Amino acid sequence: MPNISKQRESADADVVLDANGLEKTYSSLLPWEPDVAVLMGASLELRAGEVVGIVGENGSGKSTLMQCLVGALEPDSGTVSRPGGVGWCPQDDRLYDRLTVDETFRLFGEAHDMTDAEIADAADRLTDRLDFERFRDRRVDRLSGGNRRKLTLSVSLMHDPDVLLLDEPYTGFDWETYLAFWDLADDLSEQGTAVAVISHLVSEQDRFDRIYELKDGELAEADDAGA
Ligand SMILES: Nc1ncnc2c1ncn2[C@@H]1O[C@H](COP(=O)(O)OP(=O)(O)OP(=O)(O)O)[C@@H](O)[C@H]1O
Repeated sequence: MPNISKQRESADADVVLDANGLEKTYSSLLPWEPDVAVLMGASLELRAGEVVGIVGENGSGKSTLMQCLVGALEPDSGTVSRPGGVGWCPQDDRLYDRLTVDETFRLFGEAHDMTDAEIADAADRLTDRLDFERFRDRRVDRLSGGNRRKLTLSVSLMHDPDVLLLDEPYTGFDWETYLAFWDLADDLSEQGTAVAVISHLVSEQDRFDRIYELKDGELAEADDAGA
């Protein structure tokens, strides 16, 4: 007979991010505009090695949810536990215009307490993998939108986090880069990294183990993901 409590224990041990009952309302600054209730009890669990999609219409609250998950925004209520290290690729590139690509890797790498050798290795590996090594000396404000996105994605995962939260990661990617992105995500998942991808549009459902839909402030698992 299977040992249910053992199974439960090992499933719990795999959880790298657990969010429960998240609520968030943005208060209106103007008296004639109503408050915006965005999250109304959103819960989700991410386990090691999973590739999970989070979909929802424009304005449904995906970025608000993502910011609560990484800790950039305090929910009004609910809890988020992050037993593992987190990497975050925000929807808007948060880069410094005056730094070059290599300087950006150094800045983020040092913030992650990486050694010089680890930073150099991550920069070599990721610029090669996403095919932007020829821009390593270029300043961020002279990069194309797609290359800025590659850099944002790269610095979000250069420290090998246990869970990677990606907000519309492939906006602006050409088809080759989109495929390179998925190769990378699949490799990370095989190494045990949980990868969550937020998108208003999921065109290839079979790339995901599970898909959550954010609707009316709550998350529900879609039935046919990964089928
Ligand atoms: N700082 C803020 N103050 C007030 N309202 C906000 C704020 N940020 C977001 N909102 C509102 O909250 C709602 C959810 O926004 P959010 O950006 O989380 O949605 P989204 O699903 O990520 O949208 P999109 O797919 O268009 O990126 C929207 O109605 C938005 O206008």
